[in-house]
Amino acid sequence: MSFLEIKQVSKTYKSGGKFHSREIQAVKDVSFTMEKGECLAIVGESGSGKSTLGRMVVGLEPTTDGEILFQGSKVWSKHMSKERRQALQMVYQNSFEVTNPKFTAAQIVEEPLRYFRLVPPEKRREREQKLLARMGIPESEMDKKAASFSGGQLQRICIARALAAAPELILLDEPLSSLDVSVQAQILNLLQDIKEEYQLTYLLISHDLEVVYYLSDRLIVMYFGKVVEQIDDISLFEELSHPYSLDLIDAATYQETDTHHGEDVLPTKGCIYASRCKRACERCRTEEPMLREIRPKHKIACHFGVEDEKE
Ligand SMILES: Nc1ncnc2c1ncn2[C@@H]1O[C@H](COP(=O)(O)OP(=O)(O)OP(=O)(O)O)[C@@H](O)[C@H]1O
Repeated sequence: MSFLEIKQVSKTYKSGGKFHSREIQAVKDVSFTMEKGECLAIVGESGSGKSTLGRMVVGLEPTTDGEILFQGSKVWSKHMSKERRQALQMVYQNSFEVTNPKFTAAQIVEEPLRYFRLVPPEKRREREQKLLARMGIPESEMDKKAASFSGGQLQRICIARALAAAPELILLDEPLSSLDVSVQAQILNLLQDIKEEYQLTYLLISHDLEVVYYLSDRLIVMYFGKVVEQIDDISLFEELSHPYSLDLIDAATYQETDTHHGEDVLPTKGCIYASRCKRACERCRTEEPMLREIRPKHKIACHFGVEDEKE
C-alpha cells in the first residue's frame, strides 16, 4: 500500500446551459503513487489540469472517474472525516485571498487548532507563538492583523496555519508565484527545512522549474490533462525528453535570458540555471546571482552549484 495512490483519475467539468452544455476534460486518466516523506512536483502550463488534480488529491472535489486513496482509503466523500481533513492541508499562491484580513496572525493559526481540537484552549496561544516563531513571525507581531503583513510574511503565516493541523501531506499550489524573487528564496528554504522537521510529504504544483528542482524528488509533466512524462529522480532532470517537457525547459531558460542584462545569452541546454550560471554569462561573474540565497539541493546538475562546492 502506497501513502497516496492516484488510480486512472479523470475529471470532467460541464459548463454552459441545458441546451448548450460543453464538457471540459481537465484531467485525463492520470495514475501515480507517492510515498511518505517525498516531494512530487506536477508541472505544466496554465490549464493543463494541475490544480484540478491537486484539489482532488486533498479531497476538495470528487473525481469523475478513477479513485484516489490516501493511506489505503478513499480521499473524497461527502462527509470527509476531520482526521482526513487534518491530514491533507494546502498552501496556495495568493495568501491574501485565503486569509481573513481582519484576523490577526495568531487567529489565523488558531483556526485549525480550534477546529481539529488539537491543543487544549489554554495551550493554544503558546502553540501559535511557537509555530509563528518557527516561520519567522516574532511574538510581537502575533496580534497584528493579516492586512498589515507583506505577501511573504502572510505566506509564512499560511504555512504556519497548515502546520498547525499537524498534516501528513501538504498541497503546495504555486506557493511562491506571487512573491518577489528574494522572498521566494527564503520561503523555499523554509519549506525545505520544515519538510524534514515535521516529516511532511509535499505535492508541489508549479510552473517554475527552478522551484521544482530545488524542492522536489520526483516530477510529473502534465499537458492537456494528461501525464506526458515522469522523472523518478529529479537529478535526472536533464533526461526529460518529451517535446513538451523540452519546451518547458526552454521557456524557463529563455525567459530568464530575455531579461538578462538585455543581452542574448545562450543558455547551456539542459541546465535550468544556465542563464544564472557563471559560465553562461561574463557579466554574471561579477554579480551576485539571485539564487545564491537558495541552498542547492542537487549540486551536480547546476553549474553554479558545482562551482560553489569547490570554493
Ligand atoms: N470549476 C471548474 N469548472 C469548469 N472548468 C474548470 C473548473 N476548474 C478548472 N476548469 C478547467 O479545467 C482545465 C484545467 O484547469 P486547472 O486550473 O486545473 O489547470 P492548471 O494547470 O492548474 O492551470 P493554472 O496554472 O492556470 O492554475 C482548464 O481548462 C480550466 O478552465
